[in-house]
Amino acid sequence: MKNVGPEAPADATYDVIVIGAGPIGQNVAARARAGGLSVAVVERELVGGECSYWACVPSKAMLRPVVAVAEARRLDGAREAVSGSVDAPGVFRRRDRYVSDWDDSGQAQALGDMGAHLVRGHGRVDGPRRVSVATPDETIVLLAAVHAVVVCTGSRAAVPDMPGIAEARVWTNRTATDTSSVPARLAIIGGGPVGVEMATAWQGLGSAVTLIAREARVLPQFEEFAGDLVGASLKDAGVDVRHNTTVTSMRRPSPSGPVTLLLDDHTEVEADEVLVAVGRVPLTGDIGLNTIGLTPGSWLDVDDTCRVRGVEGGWLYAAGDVNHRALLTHQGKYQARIVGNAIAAQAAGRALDTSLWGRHAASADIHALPQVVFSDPEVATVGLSAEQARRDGRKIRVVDVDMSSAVMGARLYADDYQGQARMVLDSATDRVLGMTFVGSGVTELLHSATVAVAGQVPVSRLWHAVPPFPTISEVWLRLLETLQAGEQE
Ligand SMILES: Cc1cc2nc3c(=O)[nH]c(=O)nc-3n(C[C@H](O)[C@H](O)[C@H](O)COP(=O)(O)OP(=O)(O)OC[C@H]3O[C@@H](n4cnc5c(N)ncnc54)[C@H](O)[C@@H]3O)c2cc1C
Ligand SMILES: NC(=O)c1ccc[n+]([C@@H]2O[C@H](COP(=O)([O-])OP(=O)(O)OC[C@H]3O[C@@H](n4cnc5c(N)ncnc54)[C@H](O)[C@@H]3O)[C@@H](O)[C@H]2O)c1
Repeated sequence: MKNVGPEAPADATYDVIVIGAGPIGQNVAARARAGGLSVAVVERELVGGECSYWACVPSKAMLRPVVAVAEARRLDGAREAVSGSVDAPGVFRRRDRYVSDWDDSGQAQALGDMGAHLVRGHGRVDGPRRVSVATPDETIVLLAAVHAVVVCTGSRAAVPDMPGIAEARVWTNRTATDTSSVPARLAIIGGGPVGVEMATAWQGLGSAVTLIAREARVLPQFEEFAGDLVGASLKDAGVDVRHNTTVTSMRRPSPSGPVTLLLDDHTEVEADEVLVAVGRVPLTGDIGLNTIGLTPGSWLDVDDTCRVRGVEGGWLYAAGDVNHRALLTHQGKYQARIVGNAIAAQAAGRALDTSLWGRHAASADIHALPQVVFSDPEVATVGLSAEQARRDGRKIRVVDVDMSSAVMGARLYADDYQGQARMVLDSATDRVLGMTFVGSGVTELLHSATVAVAGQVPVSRLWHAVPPFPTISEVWLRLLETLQAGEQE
């Protein structure tokens, strides 16, 4: 946990002060340093943040062996080679390797190597352009004399207030990704990406999982067929999926005994552990927002350059989860590049380009947001779903392709391939507004769709983008053919 990097300046004054060294804070620092600015980064826990140690990285390290085994079991000839169950200790060792045993010295060193000054401690805004840092030994004050303070403090798991929850000692994403023993029965509350990915992982590791989803299908924020296919597959894997219900109370009468959950349909679920996966809350409750007239505990409201609205002088920025534009690492890092570039441009006296798709506007947050859920089958989506586009009042055409029958590459990828793709087109411009793929192996397909959406590629040009045979990418051709057949009817 030692500090690395350049010596602190004697007057503690920097061009840019970043609070929070998750992936987003690290990227803001990198862009600001690339722009020639001096940077201090304040981190109270591990450099690398939630993503590196308790979210994206460990969860994907745990999921991959589980999904690889499930995929092998779906291939004639390979199935016979998979005789046993997933080796949970081996999976935990793999995860521990990817999180460097929760040691951040490598990432701290990388900050130092880029010339940023790492300050270990809890950071709080302390009036305009000032940040106080409570270190283990003292409180120090850092000044961003001319330029900016960037809040990148991220989020933590929301834990609902309900009777018995304190005694139940529920798991959050932290426990779900750093535990090295497999509970015999795991109840998961919430059918969003965390609930679905962790149900996939822990069922595969040997737990009997019950997934309690409030809506009619899991992954309710995506196209309906995504939730239908993933929900059916979870059930096939043995997960007990309960829909349209939630937990009203829980009790764990003995600290070493089981937990009983009472559901609002008056049924009960008994489990050995309970994971709460019902969304996130911003880490802004104790970062001094009151000293500049903002509300502690709120998401930070920003413009397209990620500058916080309502702060006199425009010196405060917020990027990543904390601004609630997109709770995804890659998208927060995109915001970080925009923030860092904007601060560096202003420091050099250059004008900002904040027009749509301009260098200093996070336009993709709104128009081309990509996300992958690493379930089995995978869900990969970018831009608008059909429902979102209709809600926006757009006139659209929707093209669907059943990947289980129409795409030779998919059929070769897995026997009895289950998958579907949807393209949402703007009727007026014939440009792609959104794409969703569900199926094995679709995650690596997503960037083709992201390029089409962000690049506003018209359908007439997509015909010239030829997918190799026999790959899953041939789904693009099937989508175009289906569209054309519909036009000729
Ligand atoms: C289980 C799970 C799986 C996920 N999987 C994916 C995925 O596969 N892909 C994806 O794109 N996204 C995924 N996400 C979302 C992703 O983790 C977040 O979007 C990402 O971590 C946000 O990065 P951040 O830098 O904004 O915040 P964080 O990663 O939370 O980092 C914030 C940092 O700020 C520090 N901090 C907070 N307050 C202070 C303070 N006052 N002073 C000093 N330091 C402070 C924290 O200690 C932390 O290090 C997942 C989330 C979860 C929960
Ligand atoms: N692969 C990825 O990209 C990935 C993976 C995991 C998480 N994440 C991100 O992290 C964030 C958090 O994910 P999440 O799944 O915790 O949140 P979420 O908000 O996406 O989903 C939570 C789900 O829980 C439900 N819910 C809320 N309160 C409930 C209650 N009391 N009882 C039952 N259900 C309830 C919600 O209706 C929702 O369906 C998301 O923004 C997500 O995109 C991304």
